Amino acid sequence: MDLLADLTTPQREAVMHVDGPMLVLAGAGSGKTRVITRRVAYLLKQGIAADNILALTFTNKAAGEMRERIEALTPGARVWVGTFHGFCARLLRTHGSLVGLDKAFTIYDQSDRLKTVREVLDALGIEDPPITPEKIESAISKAKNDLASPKSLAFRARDDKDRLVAKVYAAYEERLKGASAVDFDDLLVHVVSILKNHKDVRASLDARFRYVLVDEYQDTNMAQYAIVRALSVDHPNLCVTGDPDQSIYGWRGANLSNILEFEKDYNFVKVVKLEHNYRSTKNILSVADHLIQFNTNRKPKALITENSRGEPVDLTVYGRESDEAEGVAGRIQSLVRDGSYNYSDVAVFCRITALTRTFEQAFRSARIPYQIIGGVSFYERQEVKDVVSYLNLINNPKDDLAFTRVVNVPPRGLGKTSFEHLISAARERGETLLETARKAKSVPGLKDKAIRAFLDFTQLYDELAALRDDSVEKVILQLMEKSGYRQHLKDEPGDKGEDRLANLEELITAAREFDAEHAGATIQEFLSDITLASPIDRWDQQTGAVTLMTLHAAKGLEFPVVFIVALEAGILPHSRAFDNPSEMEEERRLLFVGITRAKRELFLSRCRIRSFRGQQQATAQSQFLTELPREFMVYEDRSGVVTSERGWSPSSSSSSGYASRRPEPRPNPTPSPAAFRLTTAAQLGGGSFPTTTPTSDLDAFRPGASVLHPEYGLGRIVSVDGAGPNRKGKIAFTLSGEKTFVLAKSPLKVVGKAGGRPTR
Ligand SMILES: Nc1ncnc2c1ncn2[C@@H]1O[C@H](COP(=O)(O)OP(=O)(O)OP(=O)(O)O)[C@@H](O)[C@H]1O
Ligand SMILES: [Mg+2]
Repeated sequence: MDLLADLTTPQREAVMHVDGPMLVLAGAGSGKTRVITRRVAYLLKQGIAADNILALTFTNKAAGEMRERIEALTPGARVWVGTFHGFCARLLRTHGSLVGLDKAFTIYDQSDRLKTVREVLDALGIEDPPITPEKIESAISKAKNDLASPKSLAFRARDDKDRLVAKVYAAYEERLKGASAVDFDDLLVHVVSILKNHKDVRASLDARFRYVLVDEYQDTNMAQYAIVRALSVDHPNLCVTGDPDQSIYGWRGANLSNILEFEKDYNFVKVVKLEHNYRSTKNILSVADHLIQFNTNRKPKALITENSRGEPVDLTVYGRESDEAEGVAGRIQSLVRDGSYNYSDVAVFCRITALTRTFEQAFRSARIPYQIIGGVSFYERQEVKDVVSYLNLINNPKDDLAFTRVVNVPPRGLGKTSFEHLISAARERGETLLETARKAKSVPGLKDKAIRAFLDFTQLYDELAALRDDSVEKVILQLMEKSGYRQHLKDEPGDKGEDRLANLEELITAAREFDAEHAGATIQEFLSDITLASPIDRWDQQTGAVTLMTLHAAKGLEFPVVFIVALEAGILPHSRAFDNPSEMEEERRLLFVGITRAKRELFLSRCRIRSFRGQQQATAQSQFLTELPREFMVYEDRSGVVTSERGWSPSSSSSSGYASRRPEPRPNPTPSPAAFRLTTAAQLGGGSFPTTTPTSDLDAFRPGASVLHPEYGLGRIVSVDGAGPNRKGKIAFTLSGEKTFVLAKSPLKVVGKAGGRPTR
């Protein structure tokens, strides 16, 4: 195949650039990933050894796809393609001893980290920490990504909370060291410190990975930056691609300046700009372009496409969240029924995973096949975690966390007290829990039954550890038998045990596939593979199912049809970002990423009423909706509520600049009788909100009554004060807090009586 035939001139220029640093700065869908893949193949064609090339991507999924494409372009080439974390895990297997790691180190995932933080708090005797363990955990993670040590954190601490984080951080590090474990961030941090402190190692890796390529460079953090930098000193043949408008991992420490300052970091940088988008229709791109221009902190960049104009972007407002989910399901069905698309052409994106549940329900009842990316990942399921913990302990006997997880699984009659005795003896003696368990007889306070249980467990452990060098599949099968875990699940009442066994079957299949692909591979490699797996890795676009995923997970992907749902203030933008302009810009970029995934059709939606913590609440629309250009869109309100909400009014849709709606077979646009209905302004006598309320209507404003405001949404009257035209009301809005109005001059409408619910 001609590697260059279907590339544009600037793309070709980037692919054919061999030596020296290069920055491919380009918009969404302009072929950045295509350039990276082709460039790897091109380098190989130039006679550069596969060994000398390192390609780093953001997910294993992306890495896998790239590997496949490289394999198709240049069969047989085994290039290092992977994520930063995967790359670092592999490096540490060879060089880990330089940072004091055992060969058989364990990688802690998110839940292991949190558990460790909790244990540390416990051990430090902190019962009621002023910040949650989750927040401490993420502060530690942030510190690591910024390459800050516990000491420097303590030094910088400004209040008690900071000091607590620093203290927990230090103890957390001790614990990981004792267990010969690393967390995800350590994978990067350890490699950074090896590259920094061992000049010979750095130089040899720099020479080995002579050609480094990084996709999605805009989302690299400090540690990742340092790694790439250190590998490109003697051989600065570094090619990075990125789009600052798609930087969406700031909350995880990604540093936009890595890409913005690339030209300052390296000499003689070749900069290639790709300005054409090959993915989306003109309408979709115009909407994306308008939106992103609201970000002030950006360099202007045009998005151009030769693609057709396509269908207008659709914006629909629904009543309740279930109406939205059903509406989306209905749309998907008509798109598929038309014969225009398959289910697998369609993706539904939302800001947070919690929102997927409603859509799952709607898809199930509409019999739409779907797959969910995110939520509880497969490897976090209890039974999978149990078996994996056994494997971790077999691989690394110092892994106290794994010991804790499995010593009483299945139940061996060990109580909390016995376990506490074991822990304090182990701490006192400076031993691992497994070592101390072997000497259970000498542990003060243990009853005979507990001693027996610990000794039985260590015997089981030795039997299992003896199998260490067998295939991973065999080890798993044996451990399930010998530990009695399989029987334990079989004995579980109901279907639960069977479901769990089915999950374990899936784990066994994964192990079998791993054994087949990696002859002679160790348990450790399998463990590192599955621990670093992200939910998206298990996703398969070819399964004939609709994909349901978060906006973050959608990065880099593309779909013919995209739905972005729940475009409401507090969801997207996330309420966390409200007070922070730079976070608001990141939220806008997140929507931009979502929009630019769509190739042919884009549907945006929101609902007016959403249940939140069990309560029905009125929503306010996402401010981003007001930033979208109407001439490329069609709008429909299916909620049955008429408001003058910032001009998104259905009655004026044709005259307010919207494109005209295409004729489309659609379900009855009026809400079903079961659908939630607010008392509409129309029912109250007007086609839309009046700007003032007639004095004669003021009686309706009583404390406790529900009111609707065109901008603030639904609220409840807290108190009223005064009389006649000066009468004031204090309203508590569900989403905007308390506000006071001179009632006669306000555009408020009473939608529910005092003491009643705002429903009818
Ligand atoms: N020269 C080209 N001719 C035709 N199609 C192209 C060309 N370049 C890229 N494409 C197609 O355009 C789409 C987008 O390309 P690609 O995914 O590489 O863009 P990207 O810049 O990496 O996008 P993102 O910013 O979303 O990661 C893909 O379907 C790709 O196959
Ligand atoms: Mg890409």
